[in-house]
Amino acid sequence: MIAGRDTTASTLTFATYALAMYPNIMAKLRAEVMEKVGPTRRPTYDDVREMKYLRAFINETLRLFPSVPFNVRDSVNATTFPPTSANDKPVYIPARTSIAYSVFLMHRRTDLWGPDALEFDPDRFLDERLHKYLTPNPFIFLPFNAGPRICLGQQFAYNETSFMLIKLLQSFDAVTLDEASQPSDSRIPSSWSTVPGRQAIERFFPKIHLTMYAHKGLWVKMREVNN
Ligand code: HEM
Repeated sequence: MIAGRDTTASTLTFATYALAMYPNIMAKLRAEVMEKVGPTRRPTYDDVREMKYLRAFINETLRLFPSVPFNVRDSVNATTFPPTSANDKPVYIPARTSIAYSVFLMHRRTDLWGPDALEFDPDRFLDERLHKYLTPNPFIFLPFNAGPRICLGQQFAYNETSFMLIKLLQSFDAVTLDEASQPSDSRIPSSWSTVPGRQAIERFFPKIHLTMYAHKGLWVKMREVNN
């Protein structure tokens, strides 16, 4: 059930987390939902296709919180990887070798995404940063992998995630983390507050088996809209 269920469930969990963490972004998303779909109508494929900010929000969620954070590929033939900086040498890869790589770390690299790589900002998929970083170097963004074994359900996943988020945003106008309710062994240790990077600001406990998930769930409160 990894392919079609855990990945999408985790992505929706991380998207809900982002709504709680970034109320201004949630307000912007709701405005797009109200403009394109309205307060109650069921969204269509055409609606989803036109909702650029929603797609950018989902991409930003998949960038910072990719539900498949690590992957492995095996070399068929011997090859070399180019050096990563001018002073390095190429890396020799023998034939029939497993090479593990981290999409999670790639998605957070400032040399690939710019100095604000650790910030949650959907606009990076819409403004000049898109043309500066992603368009010329599309393999920096691999939540669904790439090449012949790319995720078969990618479009389904975007539609499913979009549909769920639109219905959620039609029904609720505020999401807050409910840390008091969550199981005590899933609370963020206070020692995290001094660690560099996003670990210091994160309010949920990410864990990994094959996919990444919120340990013991994400605990939130939502305010229902009075339509
Ligand atoms: C946000 C949601 C999803 C994410 C992040 C995701 C991610 C991925 C990734 C990274 C792979 C490549 C694994 C590899 O390297 O071999 C993959 C493969 C696959 N995914 Fe998804 N996936 C998602 C949703 C779905 C859904 C909804 C379906 C089906 C309805 C699906 C079906 C598949 C299948 C069948 C493969 C295997 C493709 C192959 O090996 O040829 N995925 N997915």
